[in-house]
Amino acid sequence: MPAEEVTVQLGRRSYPVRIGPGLIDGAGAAIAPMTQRKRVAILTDESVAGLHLDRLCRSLDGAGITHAELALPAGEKTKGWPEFSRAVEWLIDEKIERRDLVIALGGGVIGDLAGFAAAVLRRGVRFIQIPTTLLAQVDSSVGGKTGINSASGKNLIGAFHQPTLVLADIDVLKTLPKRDFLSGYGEVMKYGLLGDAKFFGWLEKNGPDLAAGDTALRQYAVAHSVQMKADIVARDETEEGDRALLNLGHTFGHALEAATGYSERLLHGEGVAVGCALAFELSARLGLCSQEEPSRVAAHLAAMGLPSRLRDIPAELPDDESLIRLMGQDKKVRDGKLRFILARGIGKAFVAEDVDMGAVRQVLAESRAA
Ligand SMILES: NC(=O)c1ccc[n+]([C@@H]2O[C@H](COP(=O)([O-])OP(=O)(O)OC[C@H]3O[C@@H](n4cnc5c(N)ncnc54)[C@H](O)[C@@H]3O)[C@@H](O)[C@H]2O)c1
Ligand SMILES: O=C(O)C(=O)C[C@@H](O)[C@H](O)[C@H](O)COP(=O)(O)O
Ligand SMILES: [Zn+2]
Repeated sequence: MPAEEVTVQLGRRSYPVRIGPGLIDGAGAAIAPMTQRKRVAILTDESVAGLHLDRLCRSLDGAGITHAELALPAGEKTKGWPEFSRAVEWLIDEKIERRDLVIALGGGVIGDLAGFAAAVLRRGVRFIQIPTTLLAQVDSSVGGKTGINSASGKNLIGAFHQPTLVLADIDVLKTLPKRDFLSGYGEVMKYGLLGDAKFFGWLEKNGPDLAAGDTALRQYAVAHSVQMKADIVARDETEEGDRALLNLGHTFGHALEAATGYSERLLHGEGVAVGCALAFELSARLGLCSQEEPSRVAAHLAAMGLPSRLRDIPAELPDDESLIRLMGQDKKVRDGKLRFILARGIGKAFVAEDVDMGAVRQVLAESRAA
């Protein structure tokens, strides 16, 4: 199966996203023309290092590129100040210069942290994303949102810093645990819900085979998702308008992640899945769409084995007022007021102001009830 390429069109900062099998083996050849000094620093996590780092190092060796590697602990807790400052100090110790390259090899945690480290190191060095989870391939490696979490909320510390190249090697998804694959699927489904009803229908038909490992279906889903994200980012790089659509499900999802301590109790894509279901429930309650739409979303999530209600989260959650307080740190808040991504139907999302918080409370209460 040949690789595909999507370009994120941002003028002088445009970059290609390559999607296909075997791309890590070809990484050295792809990167060599981009470095004068032939020196890179690789940030990864301990699990990914054990599975895929050797292959990347061999490919870089073959292209005459010297490399240093740092593997951070796997998991969302790494995306905070302690591991971030460790990574930046390490890059400084390794004497990574302005014209060198930082490579993020891993999922969204490593991509977000390494991208932010590259953004601030010597006031900005270039970086390459080699995403190894479904979530990172379809979403976090593209678009330049980088950063870390604060105890008060997700991604509250960060910068927009676009990568120079993204290599999404579909083969690496074969080693991804099922739960992490499904978490990434939450973001894949989000694209259908926010702007492409036909793609959502395709997912309803093909989602189970995609999860079972069909490589051709996976490549199609990744390329389609990346193209949708690239189009939105090209229109609105820094989220003044349309880009907020990519936040469908995140006002709820991020609050739930903070409420569960950024832990294994709720992965990011699981929070997005519940958040999308809640956003559709809220849309129906506000009379924006019929009840059939949220029912269809919830049915698909259940068919895929993803959570859709608060009661599906295997953890005690704080009360509704605490969740609403956590939502108050959302980056879409304007003049102290929450904005939500709601929908007039599947594929018809929009940014909503002045949402009735009584309706939000009712939706949260219903989603908790057995
Ligand atoms: N910047 C953005 O636009 C953006 C978009 C979406 C999500 N995010 C962020 O991404 C993060 C979630 O990313 P994630 O789901 O990739 O989590 P992750 O990076 O924690 O990876 C999930 C798990 O999979 C393991 N793993 C990674 N690749 C593997 C592979 N090929 N085989 C086996 N195991 C592998 C990791 O070690 C980890 O344990 C969140 O912090 C979220 O906020 C950012
Ligand atoms: O790229 C975007 O824009 C997104 O909103 C994609 C989201 O899936 C992602 O989780 C993002 O990090 C959330 O952004 P935030 O600004 O709400 O932290
Ligand atoms: Zn997300």
